[in-house]
Amino acid sequence: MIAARTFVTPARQCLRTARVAQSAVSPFSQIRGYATTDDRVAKFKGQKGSDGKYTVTLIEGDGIGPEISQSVKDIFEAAKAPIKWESVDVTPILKDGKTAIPDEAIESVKRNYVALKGPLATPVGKGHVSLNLTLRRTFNLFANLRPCRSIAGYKTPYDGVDTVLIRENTEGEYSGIEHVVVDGVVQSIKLITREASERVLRFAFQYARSINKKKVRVVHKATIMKMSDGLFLNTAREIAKEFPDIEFDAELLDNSCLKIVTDPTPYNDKVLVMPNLYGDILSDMCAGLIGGLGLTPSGNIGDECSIFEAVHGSAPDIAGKGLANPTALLLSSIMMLQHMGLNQHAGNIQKAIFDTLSEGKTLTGDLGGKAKTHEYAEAIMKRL
Ligand SMILES: NC(=O)C1=CN([C@@H]2O[C@H](COP(=O)(O)OP(=O)(O)OC[C@H]3O[C@@H](n4cnc5c(N)ncnc54)[C@H](O)[C@@H]3O)[C@@H](O)[C@H]2O)C=CC1
Ligand SMILES: O=C(O)CCC(=O)C(=O)O
Ligand SMILES: [Mg+2]
Repeated sequence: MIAARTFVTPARQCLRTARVAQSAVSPFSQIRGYATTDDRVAKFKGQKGSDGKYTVTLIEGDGIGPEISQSVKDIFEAAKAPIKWESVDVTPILKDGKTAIPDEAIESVKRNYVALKGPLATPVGKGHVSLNLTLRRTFNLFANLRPCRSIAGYKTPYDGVDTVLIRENTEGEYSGIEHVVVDGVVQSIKLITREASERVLRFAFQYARSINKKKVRVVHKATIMKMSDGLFLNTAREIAKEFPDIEFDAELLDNSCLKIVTDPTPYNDKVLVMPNLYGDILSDMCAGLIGGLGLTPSGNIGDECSIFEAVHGSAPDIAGKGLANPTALLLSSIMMLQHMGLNQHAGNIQKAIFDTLSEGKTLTGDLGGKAKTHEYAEAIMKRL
């Protein structure tokens, strides 16, 4: 069933060959959407301005961020989506000796309850802490929802992928607690709390229920990290009792990786939930199954505010060249509209994106096409 094992040519070449050779296409022409709650929709209804529009904070980001954000803005305008963008600068400031997001940006997200964010680059080794992680911690965005679905018309070596990863988003390996013990010895603390574990696990079960997936699986290494992953896993066992209609089980991370790249389809009936680092890595890996990072959206979900962004980073290797695929950020903006209860607009824009992709005439380079970012965006706009 899976042709991946027979391909020996470079990935892009092989995807192109596969697309031409096989007209039978992947079945999904919709993202695995975001099922919002009535409370959230009511909250956003209260936010509607006298011009009928909702204000959304926009963080354009670094590298390819401004290019792909421009595509979102253009497409939303063409679709007459009732969104007014409030652009904010998140260039970090020092507050009490710590990296912080400027107050104006914080106030904007708090006021609007929602933001769309382009990628933010993090210096390697020295330099400021990750602003992406800082934003997640600042707004307590405890669940990072990363759905990944094969795209109709875009053939990859894997067919019918429909994974949903939920990543604990505020602590774990990314707590940012590191220190030098003595010269040549450093310690990095993986902090796991019952409180943060409970809220992301409860979210995973609720999300599974809302999208009719019957199983939740915890991905862990409690064999090795007996206390930290052990607490996450034991908390999951407790939370599972609140959801008798959802099956619960657990799997070791290394085994999950092997099984997913061998055949991802047995994961289609499950929501996978896991500590921070594992979710970061597995979500890039899953993106690779469906055609790459140019295609996968995500939502950082909190009780008060939420921030939607692509799974990918700032792609410095292609920045400023008009080569970026804006689909991942666009699909994140679709999740954002769904989160706000604006399903009609989400549906219209989503259809135009998926029709453009499945037609296959105007694709960006990462998908084997020749179109520039703006040409691909224009092809979508023509369908609106
Ligand atoms: N949430 C965020 O804002 C994230 C930020 N980053 C930051 O991004 C920077 C670059 O990280 P990398 O490791 O290079 O990862 P990356 O995700 O930026 O790029 C990895 C590869 O995927 C390609 N790619 C990514 N997005 C693409 C798109 N939309 N269209 C076409 N090709 C795309 C890139 O060209 C590159 O070859 C780092 O500073 C990192 O800290 C990384 C991941 C997430
Ligand atoms: O903040 C960063 O530099 C990377 C974050 C990341 O890889 C992610 O959110 O997937
Ligand atoms: Mg990542």
